[in-house]
Formats: sequence, structure tokens, C-alpha cells
Amino acid sequence: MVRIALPNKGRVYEPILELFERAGLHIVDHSERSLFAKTVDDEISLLFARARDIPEYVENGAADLGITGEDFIEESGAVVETLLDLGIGRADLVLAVPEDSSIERLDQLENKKIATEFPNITKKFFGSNGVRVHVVEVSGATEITPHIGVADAIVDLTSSGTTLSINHLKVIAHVMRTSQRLIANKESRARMPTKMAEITLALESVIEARGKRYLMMNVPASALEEVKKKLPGMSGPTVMRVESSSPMCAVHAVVHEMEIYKIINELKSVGARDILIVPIERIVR
Ligand SMILES: Nc1ncnc2c1ncn2[C@@H]1O[C@H](COP(=O)(O)OP(=O)(O)OP(=O)(O)O)[C@@H](O)[C@H]1O
Ligand SMILES: O=P(O)(O)OC[C@H]1O[C@H](OP(=O)(O)OP(=O)(O)O)[C@H](O)[C@@H]1O
Ligand SMILES: [Mg+2]
Repeated sequence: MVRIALPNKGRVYEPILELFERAGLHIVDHSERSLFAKTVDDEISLLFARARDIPEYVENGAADLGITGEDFIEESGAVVETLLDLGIGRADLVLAVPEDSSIERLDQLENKKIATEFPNITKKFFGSNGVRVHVVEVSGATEITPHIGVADAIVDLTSSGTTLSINHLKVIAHVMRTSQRLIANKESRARMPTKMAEITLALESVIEARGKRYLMMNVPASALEEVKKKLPGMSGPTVMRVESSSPMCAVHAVVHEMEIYKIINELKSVGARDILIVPIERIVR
């Protein structure tokens, strides 16, 4: 049996459940408040925990696999194996000061107070930069602390930048990037390599398909070479013969959604027609 620990709430909760559904690891028996769930695979069960606690649970074997942020993994110092970057919950951990502060450089924070939910990362960051500071640990709403005399600066996560901006804070240094990772207990991985590889592959196939579309079109044989030049394709486009009165081919290719707009126009201009653009669920390499 493989036990996977997932965050029980927060901004990454829904995206992670959606990832499992797409990967075919359908969750059964799960209500919002329940801390355990089964999956369609009898050999895989889920437990729901605080994202911050997950690295430790995976390290000590309470869970064989876990999903949580690189920020919490680094902060915990847990010894685990990282199997996959899920690309969900991307954020930057930054050092910020009030907009009207004269502080612009790290060394100006010598002996000052830094509030954060990440005391270990913060101590390491200032230590490696040779600046001595007093770290004040808080458990949320860190952005308020410089305005109430609790701290001179903060180390906190930002993605859209909205929270920093409405709280009149400016970034003066970048500490680390984070996103959700699939992590494994070392012994569990050694004991169940095949099952772990199977789960990793299932999740990876969803990530791989993200932002990609499947293009299908009919192409007169005379235009085939020009059409092939326009298509990137994973390993070149697939070309099939179409039963038709004039020589005709069906061409299929995987294209990134960012390229679709431009490619469609180019394909049409060289003779492709009946173009279909289809979503891709998963790509298993
Ligand atoms: N602004 C953000 N943008 C993207 N991801 C973020 C952001 N803030 C936090 N995260 C990520 O979301 C994950 C869960 O954090 P979240 O803040 O939802 O939980 P928490 O801090 O444990 O709970 P709560 O904030 O409710 O106390 C973390 O791994 C973190 O990296
Ligand atoms: O750049 P933004 O998009 O504005 O996001 C930044 C905010 O997101 C996180 O807060 P969270 O929602 O986890 O609340 P918390 O402070 O209670 O943990 C983080 O601690 C910031 O406050
Ligand atoms: Mg939070």
C-alpha cells in the first residue's frame, strides 16, 4: 500500500485534487473534512495534512509520498527525495521593506528585525550573506508586521504581488522560488520502485499535456512538404493517406497553445484545410 500525503486546505488544495483526477487517480470516499481517502487504485490511499507538516511526515515514513511546496520542504530540512515539480503554486519568497523605507540593501538590515513564516530559510539566507539579523517568527499575515513595529522587514511569499502592493511594501531581494513538488520517503521508494514510478508517470503525463493541443487537418499531397515545415510536432507530424478523388493526406501534430494562433494562419495559407484543434488529456512519454 502506498500512502500519499496531500495538503488539506489552502490555495493548492483544489489544483492538486484536479491533477489527481486528470491523472486517472480518481479519489473515492472523500468529503472536505475527512483526513483519509481511497483512490480507484486499491494500492493507493491518501491522507490530508497541513502543507507545512508534509515534508516531515514523508521523511519519517508516516506517508510514502507527499505533495507540498519547495518552501516548506526547504524550511523543514527534511531528508526526502524530490520526484517531480508539479508547476502548481508557483511563488517567490522575497525580502521586502516598507515603500518609504531608506533600506535598499541587505547590509542595511544588520541587527534589524525580520518577520517571517520561514525562520530557518531566513536565517540561512542572511547567514550566507554575512548579515546578522533578529528573526521574528509569525504564523501568517506577515505583511502587517513592519507597520506595527514588530519588524523592519519581512521574508514572505508573493506571486501576483497584490498583497505586497496593498500593504505598501517593496521587494529588495529574492530569496528562493517555490512550487509544489512530489516527494518520496527514501526507504519507501527503494521498497516499491515500480509503484512509485507508476504514480510519478501518471502525474507527469498530465503536466506534460498542460498547454498543448492536438491539431488535425487535411492537406492536398502537393502542399504536404510546406505544411510539414510549419509544424513542430513532438517527433514530427503523423501523416496518413485519405481516401479521396484527388491525392490528400491527414496530418496530425501536437502544438503548444501559444503557437496555435500563428500556426493556423500559416497552415491555411499553404493549403491545409478542415483544421481541428483538440484538447489533450495526458501525454505519456
Ligand atoms: N501567493 C502564493 N502563490 C502561489 N503559491 C503560494 C502562495 N502562497 C503560498 N503558496 C503555496 O501554497 C502552499 C500552501 O500554502 P497555504 O498558504 O495555502 O497554506 P498554509 O500557509 O499552510 O495555510 P494558511 O495560509 O491557511 O495558514 C505552499 O506550499 C506555498 O508554497
Ligand atoms: O502576491 P500575492 O498573490 O498577493 O500572494 C501573496 C500572499 O499569499 C500568501 O498568503 P496566504 O494566502 O497563504 O495567507 P497567509 O499569509 O495566511 O498564509 C503569502 O503569505 C502572501 O501573503
Ligand atoms: Mg499561507
